[in-house]
Amino acid sequence: MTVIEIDGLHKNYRAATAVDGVSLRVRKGEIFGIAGPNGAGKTTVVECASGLRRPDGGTVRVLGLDPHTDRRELLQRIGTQLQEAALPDAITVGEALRMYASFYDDPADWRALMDEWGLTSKKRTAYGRLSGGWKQRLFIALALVGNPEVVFLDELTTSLDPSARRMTWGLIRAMRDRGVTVVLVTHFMDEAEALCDRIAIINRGRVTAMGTPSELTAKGRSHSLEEAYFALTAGGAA
Ligand SMILES: Nc1ncnc2c1ncn2[C@@H]1O[C@H](COP(=O)(O)OP(=O)(O)OP(=O)(O)O)[C@@H](O)[C@H]1O
Repeated sequence: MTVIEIDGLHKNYRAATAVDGVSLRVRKGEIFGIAGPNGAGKTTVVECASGLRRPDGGTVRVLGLDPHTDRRELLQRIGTQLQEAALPDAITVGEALRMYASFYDDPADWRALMDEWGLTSKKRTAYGRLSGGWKQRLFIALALVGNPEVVFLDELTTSLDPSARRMTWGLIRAMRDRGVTVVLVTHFMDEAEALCDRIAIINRGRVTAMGTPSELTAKGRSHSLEEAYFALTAGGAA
């Protein structure tokens, strides 16, 4: 079953084209990676799919809904990762989870979620005092507090040390194992290889390749996904 259908998506910022005809399908229950150089248009695609930006052309359907016109309904059914600055430093982990749960018509039990994601020992800790790994753990729990069917994660592990990254990979797999469809924007090919069922490589606003890690490796005539990535993006930033 397809949960995200994007056809011919275009998005311009003033005179500059950020997304230039992206089409892709994400299937229910997969971890779908989006990779590509800085400025390639990855975040813009995710923002159009999650209703944060209005496309200039093309069609986007998420869970059969138009992210722009059906935004209210869609927001009840998707989870998006917060940016670092979205929470005040003084809010505690427990307060943040309780507050975000209140935004949804049918939220998860936030206390159970806190327990499940190992956050109970941090319940009274202020957000500003959490290490990067704990912040990411909280962001994942907050993305799940509305019981979403689809979760969008944009460079979730970029600022993490290697062990916190590995821990976060485990959390992302656990999310998928609960039946949640995950869209993961990443710059790390080891991460894409380890986690993603399929990956779209975007360069200069276009999909240049799409497939499983092994299909992309073969397409790039390479021995690793990282080498294939360089071959398929010609190594250049957009
Ligand atoms: N709000 C904005 N106003 C003007 N230009 C923007 C805006 N947001 C993004 N852009 C431009 O659109 C293009 C695509 O940006 P986008 O953030 O989608 O790329 P990205 O692939 O996610 O990049 P990165 O890997 O660096 O996060 C870039 O050239 C960027 O400078």
